[in-house]
Amino acid sequence: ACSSRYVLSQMHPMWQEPLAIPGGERQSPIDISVRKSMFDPQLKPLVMKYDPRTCQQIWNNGYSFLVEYDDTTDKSTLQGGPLEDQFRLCQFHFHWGENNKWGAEHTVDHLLYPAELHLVHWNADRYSLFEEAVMEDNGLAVIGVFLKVGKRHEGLQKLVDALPAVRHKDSVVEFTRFDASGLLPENTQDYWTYAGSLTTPPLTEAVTWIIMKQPIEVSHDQLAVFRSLLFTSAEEDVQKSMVNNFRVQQPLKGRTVRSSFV
Ligand SMILES: NS(=O)(=O)c1ccc(S(=O)(=O)NCc2cccs2)s1
Ligand SMILES: [Zn+2]
Repeated sequence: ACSSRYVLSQMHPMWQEPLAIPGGERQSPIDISVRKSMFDPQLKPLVMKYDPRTCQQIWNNGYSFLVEYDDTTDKSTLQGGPLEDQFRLCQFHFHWGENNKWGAEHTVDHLLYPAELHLVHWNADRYSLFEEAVMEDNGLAVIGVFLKVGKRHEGLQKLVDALPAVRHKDSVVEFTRFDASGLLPENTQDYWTYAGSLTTPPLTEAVTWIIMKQPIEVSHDQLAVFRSLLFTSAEEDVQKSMVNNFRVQQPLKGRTVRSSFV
């Protein structure tokens, strides 16, 4: 599984933005200005091939909950779109708020969504480990999907039912045969893409972001279960609800956001 070693060593207390940000020229998240984005007809269709058999576990890392995949083979991959290489899915996680008014990291013309899904992939054509790729400009590709409150999401429910088992920081539970593509919107061909960074430590500027235009719908009750998770481990005497685990928006610094649609 990816990232676990990273997060344990790199995690800072919630929201304390580290002083020295690597480079600082291409930080994430950002506001996506629809009218300032550039349609790029050369962007190819995105190709996601996720094998549910590579799904392994859910882990509360004290920041979000991660559904981690076996990324030692090319069974769950992402290619196409703005990407030159083939990337392997290593984990997905979410960011959400204390209520349904805010919680996502990216915004679209400053529109706030209540949550955002991130599917994290690393460039397995050029690197042999996630930990290597996380330090390189073209090392990672993260698909962002906005969540809006509406009808119940049947594909999400298996995940929601498993969350009480990882209520506390550092808890892990086996979680298998989960089809991550079930969390993608029907339309995956309309997206924005830009060069950015991880939105938590190590904040490295290694991410090609691919943000889906179409949100997925989840129910109020499903989102409420996210908020029942805790930032704190079972041993700590003060328990803190895991909410508002999103980063503040970062300056665009002259970057162009491209769109795959007119
Ligand atoms: N939000 S994001 O997709 O830009 C990532 C930040 C850090 C990532 S990690 O895979 O290096 N660590 C695991 C995680 C830490 C926090 C949430 S997931 S992924
Ligand atoms: Zn994230």
